[in-house]
Amino acid sequence: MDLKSNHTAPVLTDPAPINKSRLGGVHSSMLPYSRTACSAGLPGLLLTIPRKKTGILDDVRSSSWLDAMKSSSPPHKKITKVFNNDYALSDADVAYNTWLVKYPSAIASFEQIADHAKGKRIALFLDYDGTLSPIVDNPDCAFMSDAMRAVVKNVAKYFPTAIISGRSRDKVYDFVGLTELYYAGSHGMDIIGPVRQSISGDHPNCIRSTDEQGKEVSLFQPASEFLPMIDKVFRSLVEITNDIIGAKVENNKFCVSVHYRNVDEKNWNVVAQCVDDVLKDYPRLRLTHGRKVLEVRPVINWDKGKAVTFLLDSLDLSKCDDVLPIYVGDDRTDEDAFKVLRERNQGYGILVSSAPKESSADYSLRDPSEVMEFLKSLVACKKSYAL
Ligand SMILES: O=P(O)(O)OC[C@H]1O[C@H](O[C@H]2O[C@H](CO)[C@@H](O)[C@H](O)[C@H]2O)[C@H](O)[C@@H](O)[C@@H]1O
Repeated sequence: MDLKSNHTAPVLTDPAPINKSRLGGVHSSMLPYSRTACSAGLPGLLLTIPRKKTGILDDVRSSSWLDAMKSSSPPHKKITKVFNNDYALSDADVAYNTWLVKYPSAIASFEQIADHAKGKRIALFLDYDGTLSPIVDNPDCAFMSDAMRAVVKNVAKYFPTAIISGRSRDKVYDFVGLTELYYAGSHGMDIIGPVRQSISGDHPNCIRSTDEQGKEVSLFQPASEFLPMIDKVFRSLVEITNDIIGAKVENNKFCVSVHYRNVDEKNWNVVAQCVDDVLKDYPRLRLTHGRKVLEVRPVINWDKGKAVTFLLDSLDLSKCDDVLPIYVGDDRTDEDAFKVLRERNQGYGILVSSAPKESSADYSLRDPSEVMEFLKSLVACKKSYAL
């Protein structure tokens, strides 16, 4: 698809027919398909896609998909200047402050959190992009600051800590570079955790392995059979989006990200159309979206929430009343983890957002710098024996 030439393809000049005929209508890949066709042969991991037009697939493929793409990252904050050096609250500030009533700042509420954590064992789960590192235009340059690295290293001395990311596990490890953490890549579909006998028995895809330091670990890859398919889809997506200026396809091992952050907004529909065109041949893959990114992933019943449960099990922290899991994340995929904590009625979900968003989290933090402050407070509190 050549977007560089001065063509008049209807896809660019008039997005409406595309919305109606392909993305908004019942696309072949949206049609209900048989369980057999979707069966990944993984007991308990089959995800049933609803027959009705609801859920994640429709989220991206319905007529509102473009709106969803537009709203997938918070807008920049506007400050209204009044006169002299006085500033008034903008509408965005007012909306944010109202939202804070429902999702109080985890910093402002720290005493309350610490009170509840007293005598409990905290387990920390941290998302990477937008949580530990600021969102940047080039996904390959989403570096974590040395200051943040030092804080995460310190926090891991006191509490078991895991990174749960949509990135491939190797890539997120390269960014974080701390051996003292547990890592779950590909939205939890690639986990390295501690060895626990019963877990190996419970999960057929969990094997024992050794990490780079020679330490025995358990490796859990519930979507391993999708690897060749994901590779193929990655290559097709690279090819089909090759001429869309700014589009970037990232191989996250068990899932693929198609970034449109740097694509001219008038071409976002073309990006979605390309992804849709490729996916129609893959009924066992589904589409979700994050912050200016479309994410292709296997249809299995596994997500960041399941990864949290898995890691708590692996850490032998699952059936204890004295455990307080805290999950900090900024993205839609983190909502699965917030929901799990809510369902367990245990621990806290903390949403990182500088703009109001509906969430299953309990608290909020504005940005990675506030995440750093919160983590520092946890350590300070632990050191002073207040936790
Ligand atoms: O689960 P996460 O660790 O939050 O990963 C989610 C996606 O994060 C990355 O993309 C996002 O961050 C980029 C760098 O700041 C930004 O350019 C992009 O627009 C964001 O969507 C990562 O590149 C994706 O592969 C992850 O799925």
